[in-house]
Amino acid sequence: MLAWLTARGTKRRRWIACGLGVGLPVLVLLALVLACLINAWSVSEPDWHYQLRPSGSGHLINDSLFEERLGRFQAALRIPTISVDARNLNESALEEFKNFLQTSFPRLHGGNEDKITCEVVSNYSFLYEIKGSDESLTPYLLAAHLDVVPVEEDKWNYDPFEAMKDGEYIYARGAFDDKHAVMGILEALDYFLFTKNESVKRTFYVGIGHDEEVSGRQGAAKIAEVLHNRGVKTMDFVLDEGFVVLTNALPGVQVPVALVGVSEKGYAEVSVSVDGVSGHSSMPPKESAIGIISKAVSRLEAYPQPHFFDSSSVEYTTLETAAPHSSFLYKLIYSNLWLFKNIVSNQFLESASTAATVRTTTAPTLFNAGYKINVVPSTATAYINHRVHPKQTIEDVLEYDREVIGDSRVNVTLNTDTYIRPHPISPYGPDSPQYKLLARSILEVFPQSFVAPGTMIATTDTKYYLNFSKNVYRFAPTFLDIEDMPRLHGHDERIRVENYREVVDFFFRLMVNANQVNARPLHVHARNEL
Ligand SMILES: CCCCCCCC/C=C\CCCCCCCC(=O)N[C@@H](CC(N)=O)C(=O)O
Ligand SMILES: [Zn+2]
Ligand SMILES: [Zn+2]
Repeated sequence: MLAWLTARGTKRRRWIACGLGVGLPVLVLLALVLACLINAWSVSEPDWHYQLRPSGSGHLINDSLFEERLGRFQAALRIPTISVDARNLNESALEEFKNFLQTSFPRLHGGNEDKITCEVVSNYSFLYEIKGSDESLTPYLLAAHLDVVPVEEDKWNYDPFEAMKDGEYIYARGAFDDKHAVMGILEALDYFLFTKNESVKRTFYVGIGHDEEVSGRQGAAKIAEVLHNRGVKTMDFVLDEGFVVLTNALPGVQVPVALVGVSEKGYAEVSVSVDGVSGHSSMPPKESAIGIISKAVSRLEAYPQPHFFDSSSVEYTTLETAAPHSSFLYKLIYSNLWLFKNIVSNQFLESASTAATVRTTTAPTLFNAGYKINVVPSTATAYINHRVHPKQTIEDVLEYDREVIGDSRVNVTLNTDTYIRPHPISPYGPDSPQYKLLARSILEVFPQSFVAPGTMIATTDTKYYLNFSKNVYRFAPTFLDIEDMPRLHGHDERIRVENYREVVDFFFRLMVNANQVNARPLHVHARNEL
């Protein structure tokens, strides 16, 4: 090599060597940029998504009864079925709600036992069975809950239990979470069975719990028990509340995304406590119990749990699915996640809602310490609510907490009674008839959206139904702009009036479509039919 460089024509060779040294990486870079651009230009909705899109439009339920239905929905919202904690439910409101359902839907509550039966479970929850003619078809379950979280009345601009309609929205506690689903399912069911007189082939169940907001142990858990005792072992699929049709949730995506929760994060209550020395506040120790725990909590917030975003994450598919519906810059990013996944992951960590999908979250929610101003207390306890990412075990999470706190005086203890492990991931690809059935029903009602899988960040009653099916989905047919997120469990909860029409429509279409799966193939059309 040396001889070659020092020989005649060395200058020219040096230029060549230098050219190769600089040129080759530039060429590789150009090829990389070109490949990314080609990926972005050629990205399109996969065929199986296209095929699920409806060829026609218009609501099936577009009858004159909508005002009546809306009136019933408002009446449901006026009953304050508030759950404060498992021992503090509003029983008189629950009783009123029970009577309200029975009188609002008389055909569902007696006299038509050949079509539908209803069992009241734990006094206030409901289990409906709609018997199908074909016993070879596996039944499915639609779930919802009728209780609501408490309100800070003085923070609302509307009476939370008046269900005021301002022309565009109805404002009420429970409008979004989750009475629209309770009423939407029952309206659709009544219409399906008695107005359209559909002949039911596939048996299905509707389970409406009354204590989801405080654990679901009396409602959904007991409904699951009743089903089990009746010999129902398997469901084709289970659908409960969860994600919704979201706008402005994904960076660079203007199109609404109907996010289907195909898994659910785990739930853990962890106490962080210290047992130290008490004493006179005039002679405080260098480190008090309160100081030690404050430092521990502060470190837990400063060093959050690890995050996960790679090709095996559900969120990876969420973004790949979003790529065809994104601005060009984000098409470039989402269609080349192999290259941009770290950038995307960091961007996700910037916002609380997207960060919650990629890591175990750490929320200090309670702090107990002290009882008198001039006494240094010997103990202090903070409570941390973790939502556990499916890629971690609870042992991983606790070990991380202990490591971050780094103080052997601090005890980190899991409440094993309330711990729920992350749910398994339900199928969400082209080979899942159940996911496709759901996606098709969504697209029929929300044709302007696209359907993508996600990991549900809060808990739902589905935890009690996991043994019935591997196809458990968490989705409600409601619209939510990310800016409206604080209204959930917050002030001025609302739903668009027109959205309620879509809610009823969605459940009706789902019932029609589910009645057809395996009984006859879903209509599939070619791209050029659209
Ligand atoms: C890549 C995806 C971006 C994700 C953005 C997140 C947007 C979130 C959208 C909708 C969430 C709607 C959640 C409603 C259901 C809430 C269920 C609930 O409140 N569960 C309680 C149950 C309980 N009290 O134990 C909970 O605390 O989890
Ligand atoms: Zn809910
Ligand atoms: Zn809730």
